[in-house]
Amino acid sequence: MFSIKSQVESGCLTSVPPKYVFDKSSSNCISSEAETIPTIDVSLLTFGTPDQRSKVIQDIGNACRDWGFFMIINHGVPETLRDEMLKGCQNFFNLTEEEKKEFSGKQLFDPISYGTSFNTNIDTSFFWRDYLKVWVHPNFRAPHKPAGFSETVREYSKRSREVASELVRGISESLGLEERYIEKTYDLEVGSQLLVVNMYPPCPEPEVAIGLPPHTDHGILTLLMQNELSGLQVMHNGKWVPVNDPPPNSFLVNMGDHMEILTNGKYKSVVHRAVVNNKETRISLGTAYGPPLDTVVSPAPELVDCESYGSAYRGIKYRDYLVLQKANHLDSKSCLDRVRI
Ligand SMILES: O=C(O)CCC(=O)C(=O)O
Ligand SMILES: [Fe+2]
Repeated sequence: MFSIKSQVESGCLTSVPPKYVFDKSSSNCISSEAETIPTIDVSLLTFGTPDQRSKVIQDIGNACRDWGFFMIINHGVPETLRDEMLKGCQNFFNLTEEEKKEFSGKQLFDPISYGTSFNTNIDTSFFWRDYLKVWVHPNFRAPHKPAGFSETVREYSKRSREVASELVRGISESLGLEERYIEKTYDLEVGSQLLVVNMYPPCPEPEVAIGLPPHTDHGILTLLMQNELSGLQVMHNGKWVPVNDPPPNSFLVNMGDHMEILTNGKYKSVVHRAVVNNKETRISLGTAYGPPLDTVVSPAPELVDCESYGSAYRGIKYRDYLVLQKANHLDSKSCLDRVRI
């Protein structure tokens, strides 16, 4: 496996190698309207007056229904921690290939895995991306190099988990359910948390390659943050909406496939992709929050309208869903389609 970072740094790539050419022709319509993803002040969930809290829950519900993607501000994760985390990730990728090899995962559920593209055994074209994946909950693991990185990952994971839990409570209420309904029903306290660090080196011909192809995330929700470079695009009303200039120290939140399953399609997971640029390395950090690996997730009975449609998805163990996603091409919503009734 050759990381794309080492190929770019070798200095001999003046064009995109054929293996990395990605056909975007089937869906490449970029929105020309000035559409903006909603921004939500989540401090109002905890510190707002009852009226402010109900308003913010309503805003969360609308954002989940209309976009499936929103930005959050005032979430309580300090900017210094976020900067330290980005620096630590950069330093991890700056280790030599020899040093990083120790972390290259062999199996899907290895606690730490460093690699490139998505699944190089089956990818028909490779993605312009190296990654580090770490399972940080319920059992915490992190690379022991570079120095201090593991402690930063621990603190970041803990603080971002608090944000995700608060959001899940708000989302539960926005569905007309009791605040703790989702976390109790799907055992989220001991749920899984997967940190995915994506690094996209500069690409000589950004228009012919892709960082991550159109896909949805597998978990219940994902919290995403990035360095100062944009590249994320979100599918909205059939067009790609670029996410440029998010507010400082904001997170992006997106609904994952398991939110779509448990809400019986009321909140949909959203197709998104990462494009690359020819200037600088972009880093993004996604944290996927899900149930414990052995929990079977099926639509919440309270959200199934038996008289008209019934359950729209069959129940599936989170673990089996992850296996299914990894064994198939990362492609739009194809994995979710397999559990649709
Ligand atoms: O790099 C990005 O902005 C998107 C990352 C992403 O979609 C993912 O890690 O699942
Ligand atoms: Fe994603």
